[in-house]
Amino acid sequence: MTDVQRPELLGVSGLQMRFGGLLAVDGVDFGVRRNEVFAIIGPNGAGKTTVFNCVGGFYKPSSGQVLLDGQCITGLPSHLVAQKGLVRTFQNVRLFKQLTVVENLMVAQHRQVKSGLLHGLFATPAYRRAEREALERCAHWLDRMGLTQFANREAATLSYGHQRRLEIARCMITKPCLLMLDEPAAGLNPQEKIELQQLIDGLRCEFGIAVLLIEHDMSLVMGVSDRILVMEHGRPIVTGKPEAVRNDPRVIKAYLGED
Ligand SMILES: Nc1ncnc2c1ncn2[C@@H]1O[C@H](COP(=O)(O)OP(=O)(O)OP(=O)(O)O)[C@@H](O)[C@H]1O
Repeated sequence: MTDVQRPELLGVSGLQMRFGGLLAVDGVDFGVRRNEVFAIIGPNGAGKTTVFNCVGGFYKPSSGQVLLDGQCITGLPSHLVAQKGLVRTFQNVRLFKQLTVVENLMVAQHRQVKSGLLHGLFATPAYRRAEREALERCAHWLDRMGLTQFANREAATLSYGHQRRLEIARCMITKPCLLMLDEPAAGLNPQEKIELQQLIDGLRCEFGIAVLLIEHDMSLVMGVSDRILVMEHGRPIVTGKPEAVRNDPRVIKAYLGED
């Protein structure tokens, strides 16, 4: 299937976000196709995180529309957006730091383990089955992410790279259709960045998910993305394939030229 034939999963049009007198995002349009890795790049303050927050239900956009699989999700709160299969990680890792690794993954599945209070109190067979299945999913994701040896460690005691992997596992265990990663390479060493690129590629191939990525690490962005949107001062300046974006004079001037 060619890129153009691949159906669009996420559609963002005319997105605008105003904070008082500041127009942080102005007229942003883009679409993310199924099974695509789509990156948003741009200098600091370009509006990338604000776009993420509008798409993920953390901000209500001042205007514009966000469609997920053809359904309007504009302004829906983040927990409802997540229920529809759009989940995210954060620039600064957000985990339940005092809980163990496996407990973090169990908490993420609270919607899947919904046998009710009475079932839980009396540990009915239905509840025990649901809990066993949830633990099996934990085991699967711990293994997939190379975290099995840390299963019973407090999340706070993991290295930064492992915390980032746990955050991605916590998203993936909910079976999303679209995974949003906010600067996933921040704080990682060169080897961890290579592994992150392999992980993103692998998740897309194995689970058919789409990935929307904000990232400053150009080597990761260029290596993993199918298409890239470049923003500057809240506005989109170019959307295209990595090689086209890399050589676009407007991008070099706005962003790459800074390095
Ligand atoms: N909650 C907020 N209230 C007021 N202004 C905000 C808020 N969030 C972001 N901004 C402003 O909006 C603009 C865009 O910020 P944003 O964080 O989206 O940029 P960014 O491209 O993600 O930057 P970075 O790469 O540094 O993370 C900035 O001028 C920022 O100060």
